[in-house]
Amino acid sequence: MFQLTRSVTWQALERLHQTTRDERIRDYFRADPQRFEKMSLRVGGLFLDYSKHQVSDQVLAKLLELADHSALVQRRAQMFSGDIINVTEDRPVLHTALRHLGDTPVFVDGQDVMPEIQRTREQIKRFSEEVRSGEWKGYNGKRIKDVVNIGIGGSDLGPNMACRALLKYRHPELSFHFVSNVDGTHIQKVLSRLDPATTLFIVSTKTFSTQETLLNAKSARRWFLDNAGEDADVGAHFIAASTNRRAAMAFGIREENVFEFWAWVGGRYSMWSSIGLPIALSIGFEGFMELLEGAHEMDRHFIEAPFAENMPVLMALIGIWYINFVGAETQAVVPYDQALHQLPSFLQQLDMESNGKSVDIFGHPVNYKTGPIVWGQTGSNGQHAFFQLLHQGTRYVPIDFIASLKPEPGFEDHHFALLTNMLAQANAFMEGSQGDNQEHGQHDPYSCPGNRPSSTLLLDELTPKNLGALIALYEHKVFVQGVIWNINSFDQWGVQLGKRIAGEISERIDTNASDFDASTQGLLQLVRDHFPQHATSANDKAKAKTKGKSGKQETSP
Ligand SMILES: O=P(O)(O)OC[C@H]1O[C@H](O)[C@H](O)[C@@H](O)[C@@H]1O
Repeated sequence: MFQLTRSVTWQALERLHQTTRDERIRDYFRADPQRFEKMSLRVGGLFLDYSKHQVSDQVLAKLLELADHSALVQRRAQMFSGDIINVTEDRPVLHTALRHLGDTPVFVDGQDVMPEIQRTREQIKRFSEEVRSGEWKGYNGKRIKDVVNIGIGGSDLGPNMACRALLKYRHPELSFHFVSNVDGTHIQKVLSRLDPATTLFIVSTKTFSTQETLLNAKSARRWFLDNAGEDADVGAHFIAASTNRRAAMAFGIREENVFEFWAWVGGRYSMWSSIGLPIALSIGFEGFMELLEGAHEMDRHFIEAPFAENMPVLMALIGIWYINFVGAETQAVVPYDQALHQLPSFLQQLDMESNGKSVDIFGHPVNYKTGPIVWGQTGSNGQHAFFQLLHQGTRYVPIDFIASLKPEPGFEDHHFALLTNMLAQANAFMEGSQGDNQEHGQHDPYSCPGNRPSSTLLLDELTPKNLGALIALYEHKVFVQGVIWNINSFDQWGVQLGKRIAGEISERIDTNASDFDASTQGLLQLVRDHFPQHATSANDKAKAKTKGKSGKQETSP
């Protein structure tokens, strides 16, 4: 059986790490004046500089060989053509079809899915135009002013991140709110500022079975009826984005207001589907289509460009170098753009839920590291928080710097400071510094070791199109790494386990749940005293279940 770590290329990379570990990135630049030109590339409105990495020409060539010898060409073709590559959930993975713009068909099980996608796009177009124009009226004839997206995970992070990133394109009379946490203070805080007559709720949930979202949606409906009157038209204020039409309708949403998508769209890859409805409402349908267009262009680039000039492939390979050979545990993402402040959270789910796996697609445990811990926050804030550790700490953390070039009119000086700070940091991480205090020698507390790697990703401007390309770039980076590691990047059984046990604990709060560990039992005892009413209803449910009446559905997002 093929073992990645026994392959000739893998072992050559291990040896290369031994022989190049003391090399300095700055010396690569001295030795090769063309390094920046050679190790940077443009795709549409995105420019990637990957020259400040501890990656010599030889290392890069070997990494490309790793990609050549992997199943990447085949798996990429399988993904785009709707083959079942999410093997544990027995599903194709076709978020790329959602942004497919040509006339060519995309088949799933022999059926072209493009007409359905097109129909849903039309539905999003009609609806977003009605709301934006004020034609859509609430129960007492007023236009919508506030949109509340209720969803969590992939049904929150994508539209939330994109709406904030594209805030400057927002409809001036609409405000957007995102409620995700099951902590009641989240929804309470949002609702306390709203008028039910002018508020639209989007219940975003692929499965329509996620506890947090259903609780929040029920509380929102209760709030709506309490404030608007029991007879007020719920259907004019609640719509859903879901694959589970029946459950959405049972909640009280009109059939024509359920915006469908499909099982083959993974939650964290769903912002291109109806889950992106808040984006279309905020920036308009044309803007939403530009977002899809940017992603589609990145898809084309990913399919067509040779690996050595392929942005997602290069980013993936450099990541693999650090994770598997240099020993980095984490990857920092630092957007120097306040509008992208939700990007690190979005990428955290995208990367960590996709590649947080330790078993390969054949069910064998892997003997190499997989997905990194992804974290970060905006610059320049991060400079004054965690950069100290990155400069002088004992960890080795590769960084993705991201920024857009075009300044906001009226704030050119701010933008200039922002960009120069970013360039200064990337340079300082690489060059380091010698302290002034000679008596401390090489290890004085004033000196920075440098040789810390980073990529710089520049967007010409933070437009819907460039944002689409940026997100698709990271999606494909994650995919390439998953293929090389031979793991399934599209399931999330760890999350499912947590969901299941949460259900079990709440159902058994009143019983002596003696099969839980002593710690959980002890803590449950403390919780129980505060929730006598839940204990009773959980007990009733448990009894009903033993009578075989509980129809709890096993679904996966
Ligand atoms: O959209 P839903 O079905 O409500 O699922 C919401 C989220 O649930 C879990 O956390 C999954 O791991 C996520 O991938 C998913 O996005």
